[in-house]
Amino acid sequence: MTQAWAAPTADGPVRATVRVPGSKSITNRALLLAALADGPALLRAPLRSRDTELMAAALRALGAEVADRVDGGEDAWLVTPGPLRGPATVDCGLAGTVMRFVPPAAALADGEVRFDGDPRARERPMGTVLDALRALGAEVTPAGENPAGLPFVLRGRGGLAGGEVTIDASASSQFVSGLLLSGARYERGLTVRHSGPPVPSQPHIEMTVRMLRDQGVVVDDNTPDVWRVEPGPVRARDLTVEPDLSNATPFLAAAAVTGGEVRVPGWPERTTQAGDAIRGILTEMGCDVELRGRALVVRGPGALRGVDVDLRDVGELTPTVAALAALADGPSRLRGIAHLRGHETDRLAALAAEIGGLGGDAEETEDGLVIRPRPLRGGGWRAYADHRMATAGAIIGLVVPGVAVDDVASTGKTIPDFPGMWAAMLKAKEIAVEGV
Ligand SMILES: O=C(O)C1=C[C@@H](OP(=O)(O)O)[C@@H](O)[C@H](O)C1
Ligand SMILES: C=C(OP(=O)(O)O)C(=O)O
Repeated sequence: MTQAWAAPTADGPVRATVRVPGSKSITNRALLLAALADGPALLRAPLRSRDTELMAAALRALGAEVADRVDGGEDAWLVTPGPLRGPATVDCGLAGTVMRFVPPAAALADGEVRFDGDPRARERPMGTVLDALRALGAEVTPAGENPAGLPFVLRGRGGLAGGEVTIDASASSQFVSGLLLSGARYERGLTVRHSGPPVPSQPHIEMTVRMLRDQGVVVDDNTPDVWRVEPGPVRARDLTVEPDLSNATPFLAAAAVTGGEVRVPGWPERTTQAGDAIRGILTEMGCDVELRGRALVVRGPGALRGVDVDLRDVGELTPTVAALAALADGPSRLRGIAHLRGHETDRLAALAAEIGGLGGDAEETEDGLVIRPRPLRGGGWRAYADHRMATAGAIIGLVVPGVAVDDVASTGKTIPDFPGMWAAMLKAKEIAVEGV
């Protein structure tokens, strides 16, 4: 058992400029599309973290080349597609983007591809993807105890008929994104219909559609809950990855809870990243939020207000918003996020337990959390191998002395050196913190 991380307490208002690493969602889509494309492409400023290294490794295992490059002084990946082939083994880790995006591409490979991941990944919802691939002509066999999830074996025949499939994507938008990303390479293209309760994380599907179109794929998303991808080539395209706006939120929260000021440079004026919604949420909680040039500047108030907010589109932000809510001066209600029970951990149960463990009051509802602020005390904060649970503990630790996060290394899923960046932010007082 590694030692718990003593979350540092801020000795005053946090003032820092924090440069955050690239977007996980953009990096992993771009890597996959590059591997399916008609020529090599350069991916500049990619996120290099566990989730994206796992995606790169998966694509290499399937026959693509993903090589390190420096382009104009900037870190890059050069992706050279090759014929997709097995036998191959894909480790999904705990990455939803790997477990939901790679199998539809592996169905194009010639040969057997085995998929597995972390223990918790075996519990994450996956059956919808496997059933959809079977309906589209792929052979998928369970290889463990779970007939509807990891581990499993996909026997590729070098192509897939494709066509039309109806799925229930209410548990994850990634079911839709994963199928669409590979759909243009299926013989008949792909039509995905959703039938069931609302699909969460819609902006993530919009990101998928935008990135496909940017690579020359024809996508029709005019009918709600129906997406049509025409068969055809995926054009190779160089790309510079935007900073990860969801990963920026713990740093912005540091300004919010300490009455400080944090700037994140490189904030895109327009983006498909769901994390952009943090601007509205922080404003509602009483922060001063301003896009100044290409930097987002957040100034924290004397006291944070509670919020009533539907996070269905931006479930990723829940741990940050819950941490803020636990430190506000009035109650908050976070709604529309029942699907978070299938994330890295059951995030609703985890947040309720950990906030409660510090003396707070966070109650699970059918589709979210009600958080009533109470004075908090120091104590253990379990991360449950969830990067965003760990960063939520760090936020609370800024103003509650003695918070100890049991697995801060879990932040490596999407941030290469979170403890280092956090320490540098606290030391900074105006000095830039560079994410690696
Ligand atoms: O497609 C993506 O890049 C993601 C989609 C969302 O998943 P869900 O729809 O499962 O919430 C989001 O929470 C996840 O962090 C990343
Ligand atoms: C839900 C998340 O990740 P994943 O891509 O593994 O689903 C997340 O990063 O908040």
